[in-house]
Amino acid sequence: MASAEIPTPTTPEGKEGLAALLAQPHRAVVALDFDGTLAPIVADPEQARAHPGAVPALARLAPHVAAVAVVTGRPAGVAVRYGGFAGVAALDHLVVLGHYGAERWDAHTAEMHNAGAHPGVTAVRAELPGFLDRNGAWQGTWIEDKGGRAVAVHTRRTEDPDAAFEALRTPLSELAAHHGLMVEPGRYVLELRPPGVDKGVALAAYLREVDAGCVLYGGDDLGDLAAFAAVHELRKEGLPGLLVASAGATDSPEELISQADLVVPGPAGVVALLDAIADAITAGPDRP
Ligand SMILES: O=P(O)(O)OC[C@H]1O[C@H](O[C@H]2O[C@H](CO)[C@@H](O)[C@H](O)[C@H]2O)[C@H](O)[C@@H](O)[C@@H]1O
Repeated sequence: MASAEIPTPTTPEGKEGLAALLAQPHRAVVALDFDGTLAPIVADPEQARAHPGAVPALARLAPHVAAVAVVTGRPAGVAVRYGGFAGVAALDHLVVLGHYGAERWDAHTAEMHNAGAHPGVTAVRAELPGFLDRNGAWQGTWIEDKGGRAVAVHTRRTEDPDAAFEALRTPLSELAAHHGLMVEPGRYVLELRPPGVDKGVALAAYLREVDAGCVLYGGDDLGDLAAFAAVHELRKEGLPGLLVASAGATDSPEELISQADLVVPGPAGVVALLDAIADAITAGPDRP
């Protein structure tokens, strides 16, 4: 079967990042967000699963690169389960940085490290159902209990997800501040979580840990902007990087798309990109 072409990044920095990845794959970190990037967006967050091609594509790449990481707002264990990442031989060194970096799962030890429950989250979990009723949340608004480190309020399943989202933004910000939390906005979701860590902090620390020579980061949502910003900063320090936006047909944030070096059509596009990179790496330097 003929290899697919790698799409050309639209920026000089992105072209440099891709060239570095192909020239020295063994020094590259491939880091990807989960929902909207590896897993198609679905109405019910509990039904989200990795695209069928995601694990095979990551497994093809993993033996040739320094590291593969999933950087997600999900609890790490949920991403591992919904992604089908455990027990895959080629992904035996996969790292999942969950809860925006507050939690970490390492495939080679199957160990989970996290910062434990936050008292503000515990309080908000108890208060939230009544709070939403009192603040006129639209019918269909849904609370995702993410354990002791975050709680998320989804509006995708309301009649008007944008209006329902906007109506809750200020009240939830006030509730979060009252409990020492912050609001992380996303695609029809307002997540209340402790401050102090984000995907940029988590990604930069991980790149340092593995002494990365270059990075590919792919994301789809506002929570990925911090990782994009970290890569922008690292590029100034000389670390080549390629920023990929996974853009769906609707509700993809323009802010993220405008900062990407390459925009691909959702998780299917991410999988095609990973496969094309794996093809190029395995074909070696003599590839046509
Ligand atoms: O960092 P991520 O891996 O992208 O996680 C961010 C949030 O994603 C999830 O919500 C999003 O995906 C849902 C399932 O497709 C969708 O229904 C929802 O509208 C999206 O916002 C997840 O439920 C959150 O907990 C994550 O924080």
